[in-house]
Amino acid sequence: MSSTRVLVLNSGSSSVKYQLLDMRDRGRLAVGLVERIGEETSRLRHTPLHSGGETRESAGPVPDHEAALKAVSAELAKDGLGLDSPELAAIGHRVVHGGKRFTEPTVIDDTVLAEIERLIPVAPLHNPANLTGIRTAQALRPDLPQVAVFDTAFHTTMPESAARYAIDVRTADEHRIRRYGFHGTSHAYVSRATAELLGRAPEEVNVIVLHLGNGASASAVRGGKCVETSMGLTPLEGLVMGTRSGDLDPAVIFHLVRVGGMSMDEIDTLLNKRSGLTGLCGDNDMREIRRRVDEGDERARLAFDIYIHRLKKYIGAYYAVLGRVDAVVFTAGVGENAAPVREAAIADLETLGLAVDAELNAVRSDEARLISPADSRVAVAVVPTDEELEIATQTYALVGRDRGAGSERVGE
Ligand SMILES: Nc1ncnc2c1ncn2[C@@H]1O[C@H](COP(=O)(O)OP(=O)(O)O)[C@@H](O)[C@H]1O
Ligand SMILES: CC(=O)OP(=O)(O)O
Ligand SMILES: [Mg+2]
Repeated sequence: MSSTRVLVLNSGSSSVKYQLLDMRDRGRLAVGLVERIGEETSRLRHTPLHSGGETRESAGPVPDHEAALKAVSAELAKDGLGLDSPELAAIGHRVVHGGKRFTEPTVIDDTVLAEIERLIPVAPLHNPANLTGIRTAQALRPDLPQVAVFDTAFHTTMPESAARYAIDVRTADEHRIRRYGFHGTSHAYVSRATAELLGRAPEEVNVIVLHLGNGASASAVRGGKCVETSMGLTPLEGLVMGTRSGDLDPAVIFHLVRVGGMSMDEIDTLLNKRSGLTGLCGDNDMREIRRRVDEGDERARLAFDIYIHRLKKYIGAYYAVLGRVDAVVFTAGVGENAAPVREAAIADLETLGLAVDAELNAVRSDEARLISPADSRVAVAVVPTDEELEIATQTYALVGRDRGAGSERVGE
C-alpha cells in the first residue's frame, strides 16, 4: 500500500487546528479544531469529510496540548483514520519561529527540536505549543517522518534594509536581533493565489497581503518574494491584533518599569495578552466589536478606528516600498469575513488607485474574489488562506523527495 496521506497540525497558543489530506488529489479527509486549551471550557470540533459524516463536537476541559493531540488522535481513529494507519506518509507541523537557520521545510530530528526550543524566548506563545505537538506526534508514531514548516521561512528574502533594526550592529548580531516576520506560509500561499486570481504569473505581480486573524500581519511581496513584513523579532510588532499591541515606542517599556513599577513578565503579559482590541475595548473578536459599534458603543468604535488607522498606515507604507502595486489582498478570519474592516481600510485611497465596490464587498463566499470596481487601477481582493494545505503540500514534497524512488516500491 502506498502512503499518500499527510496529517497537518497547526498548534497555536491555546488551540490546535488540524487537517488530514490525501495528497493524490489534495482532498481533505478530516478537519477539526481544539479550542480554549487549558481552560475549563475547552471544545473539540471534528468533521469527517471523507465519509460526508456530521461534525462532532465535544466540550470539557483539555488541560494542555498533549491532551489535545491525544483527543484529536482518538477522533480520527473513530473514523478509521487513526494515526496508526499505514496510509499516513508524514505529519506536517506549523512551527512559528525558525530563526535565521530554517528557510525551507525541514524533517525534524533532535537538532531541529533543540533549535525550535532555543527560539522559545522569541516566540513564547507559539513555539512551546509547536514543540508539544511535535513530541506528542512523535510518541504516537515514532516511525513516521515529521516535518516542520516555519512561519518565518517566506520572509528570509527580505533585504537587510528591511530586516535590520537601527540599533548597534554588534549588540544586534550577538543576540540575533532582527526582523524575522511570521504568518509566512499564509503570505506565500495568498500572494500566489492572488496572482492566479489576476491570471498572471507570481513573478509578474506586486502584492500587499493583509493577514488579519487573531494575530495580524502585513507583507509586501514583489514578484513572489517577500520584501517587507510587519512582524519583527517576535509576533508582537506591527498591526493592532486581537490581544497584542503591535507597534509601540520602546520607551513605553522603560516608563512602565521605572515609573509604573512593573516587572518584565508583567509587561510581556500586558503587551501580548492584555493589549490590542482586548486592551482597548475588552473584546478581541471582530464580530463582537462590530456588533457593539453598531449599537453606538464608544469604546468599541475607538478600538475599531485605531485598528483601521494602523492598517491604513501599513497599506500606504508598503505601497511606497513596492512602488507599483497590482493588488491589495485581505485574508484570515477578519480579512475574509469582516466587510466593514475592508471598506474602512481602503476608504479614501482613490488617489492610490484603490477602491472597494460596496456590493462585491458584501458578498459572503469561500472563494477568492475581487472586491474592487472593474475599472480600478489596483485590484482589491479577498483570498481565503489555507495554511494547512500549504503545509501538507510542502511536507509531502519533502518526504517524497527524501524517501527516494526506491523506497516507494517496498511493500506495494
Ligand atoms: N464573520 C466574522 N466577522 C468578523 N470577524 C470574524 C468573523 N469570523 C471570524 N472573525 C475574526 O477572525 C478571528 C480569528 O481569525 P483566524 O484567522 O482564525 O485567527 P487565528 O488563526 O489567529 O486563530 C476571530 O477572532 C474574529 O475576530
Ligand atoms: C505568528 C502568529 O501571530 O500566529 P497566530 O496568528 O496564529 O497567533
Ligand atoms: Mg492563524
